[in-house]
Amino acid sequence: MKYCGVIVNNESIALDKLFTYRIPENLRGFVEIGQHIKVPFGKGNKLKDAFVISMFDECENTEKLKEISDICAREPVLSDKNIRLINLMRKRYLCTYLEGIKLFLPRGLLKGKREKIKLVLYSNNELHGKYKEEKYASIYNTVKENVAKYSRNELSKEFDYSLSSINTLVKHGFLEIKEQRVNRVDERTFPHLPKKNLTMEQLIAIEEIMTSKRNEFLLHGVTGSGKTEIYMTLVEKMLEKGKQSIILVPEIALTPQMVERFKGRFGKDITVYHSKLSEGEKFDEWHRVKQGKVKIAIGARSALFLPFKELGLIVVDEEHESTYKSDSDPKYLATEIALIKGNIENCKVVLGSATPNIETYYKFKRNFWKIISIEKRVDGAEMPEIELIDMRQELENNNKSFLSAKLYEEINERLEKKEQIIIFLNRRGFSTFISCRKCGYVFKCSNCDISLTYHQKSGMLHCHYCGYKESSTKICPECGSNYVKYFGLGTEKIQDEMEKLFPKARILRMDHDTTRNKDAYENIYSDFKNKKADILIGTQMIAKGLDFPDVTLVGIIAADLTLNLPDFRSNERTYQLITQVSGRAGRGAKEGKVILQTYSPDNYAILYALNYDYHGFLEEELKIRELMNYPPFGRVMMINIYSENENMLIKGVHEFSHKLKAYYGGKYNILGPCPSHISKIKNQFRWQIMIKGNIEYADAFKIKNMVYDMSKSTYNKIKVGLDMNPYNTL
Ligand SMILES: Nc1ncnc2c1ncn2[C@@H]1O[C@H](COP(=O)(O)OP(=O)(O)OP(=O)(O)O)[C@@H](O)[C@H]1O
Ligand SMILES: [Zn+2]
Ligand SMILES: [Zn+2]
Repeated sequence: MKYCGVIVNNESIALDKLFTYRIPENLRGFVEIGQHIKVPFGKGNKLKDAFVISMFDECENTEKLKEISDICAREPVLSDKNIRLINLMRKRYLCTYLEGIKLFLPRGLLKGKREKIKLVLYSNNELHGKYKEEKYASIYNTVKENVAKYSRNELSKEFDYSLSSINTLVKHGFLEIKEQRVNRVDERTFPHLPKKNLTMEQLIAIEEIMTSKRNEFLLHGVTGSGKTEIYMTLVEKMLEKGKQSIILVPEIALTPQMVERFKGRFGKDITVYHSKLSEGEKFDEWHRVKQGKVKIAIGARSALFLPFKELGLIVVDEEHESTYKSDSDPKYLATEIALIKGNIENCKVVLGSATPNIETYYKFKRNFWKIISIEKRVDGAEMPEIELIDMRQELENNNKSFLSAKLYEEINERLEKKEQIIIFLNRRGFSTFISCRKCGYVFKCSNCDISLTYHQKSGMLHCHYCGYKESSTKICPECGSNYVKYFGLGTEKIQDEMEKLFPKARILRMDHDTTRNKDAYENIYSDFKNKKADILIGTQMIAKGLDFPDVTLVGIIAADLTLNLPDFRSNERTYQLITQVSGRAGRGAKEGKVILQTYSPDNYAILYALNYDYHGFLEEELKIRELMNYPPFGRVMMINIYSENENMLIKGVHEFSHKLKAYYGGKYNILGPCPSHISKIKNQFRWQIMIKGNIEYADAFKIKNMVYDMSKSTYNKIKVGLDMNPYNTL
């Protein structure tokens, strides 16, 4: 082929298109789709990294075309299938090509040693990138036989050699210093875990997945139903076929447990891929996968993009978790990508959860895809009883503590019996909604049925969906009391208080503050697992997936905090959270119990959760979603608009919204503009516009261009961001 279309490594939106280059004679036959190459770009013809996306023999206006300069490595870094997926993402999530490409490549690939670029036919297959090399020493005996090999560190540690004596040894040929490439890979091993005898339900699920012609499965199994054992057997079956598997976990806090189970069962050839890895480690792991040395990947959503060649299985564990939605561009949803990838790569996709995402469940029903239900825990363990405590009543009884009398009593009882306890605090609710502590009344917007947010700056209550405002008050409009308060209670404070209340208890805490350190998750996990603590206090991190057989009591401090976030998913989140946290109790031989403290004991999400009634909740929630035209019945597109200049922003955003409404107001429901829930971040003021309806991709694309044109017309003084199907509307 004589020409190729390339994407240049440049972030600018204006460059989000294919540029055509001529392939010089001496490189013909060597260029391939998906290769990492160098091209001269712009006025100065500076060499830039680029990626080959298409190739062709016919082309118009060829006189002006520049030639590509070099191929960085013969082996393509992107496959055809990757490029197909990137194209789909560009349409679905309104991202640029480059943003899509970067998902598939470790950052280190574009870094590392820059060899002098010259026009050569690379015969080597080595990929460009940030490798790590370390000096090591080979030791020879008097007849020049190699007897041992040491790294520099080992050498000085073992023999206490000084630098000059090392040099002397080198001179006489007893020691040779060479550079060797090393892998920054965590090769830790774990004690072997034998296979379990599978239950009938597990066997049926596996059979169904392996024999079905279809690729997509929703595994709806109650907490503690042994879903992981199903995943492991599926992985094993894939290994037998010579295929690889990706296991996604929603939260880094869950990786130690997953890794322990998988490495314990399958040994090596596993990569653990998540955000806490350094750039170099990521590059090495990616490289290991690329070379076909890895059979199983366990990791965060980014693990979806690892370059496996024969992918057999993708598991998305706890598929309902909002962490599967990316919060930076492309703002993709990993469960969605998993399903699309399953289609492109023809591999099995298993979405597992005790509380499937409403949209996922609806999608499976609508498409007649397979939903596999497991309604019983393994070994006949019972679901723990959930006891609801009305915290308004506690206040009546003059208990001002965050612990109800009942929870206090239950904790003491478990401590005496030497059983373990989990205390869960809903961090996401740690915000600024307003409610009455006497009657539980929550201030809501009359147009949207979404709780109002207190804006400190204006002193007003805002609806950040439609822009409605009212002045704040200290008097409750429902009961007339003056107990109106906004919430705020952190895990640290809870730990302090609990240490005072239960001075003999050993207490651990897992939250953002205690897990800054890379190994912290693992340490806290194994300390609690090995019963080095009695109580584990935590946030969302400990809410799902964790399997501690000796936990018999779970206390939920304020179940309803998520209810009050201005988000149409808040009831769903509450239902899921309660079910998931409750699911941590009674997983072993001993019966479990849950104390659920709330100010909204009548809320339907809470009531359905009390009875583990997923289907009841689903039905009720779908009715509301349909009525309000929220997903899965319509799409939501969020336009976020920011600027340091507030006046300019307000003016710009209103002008833009007028234009938008003139074009699309008849077709879609356009809400706003209004200030974002968090109205200023890092000196940027933030506004938003929400579009609801059956938004067509073609329209979304046009709207995207309108939005970027608007930004361009202000010389980027107004910045914009787009989010299809937003999970975070703050
Ligand atoms: N067939 C089996 N026989 C005995 N024990 C089993 C079997 N399958 C699973 N288990 C054990 O049951 C416990 C719960 O399993 P697992 O953690 O996989 O549940 P889960 O369905 O993923 O729950 P959650 O939704 O809460 O994450 C684990 O300790 C697991 O080792
Ligand atoms: Zn009140
Ligand atoms: Zn509103």
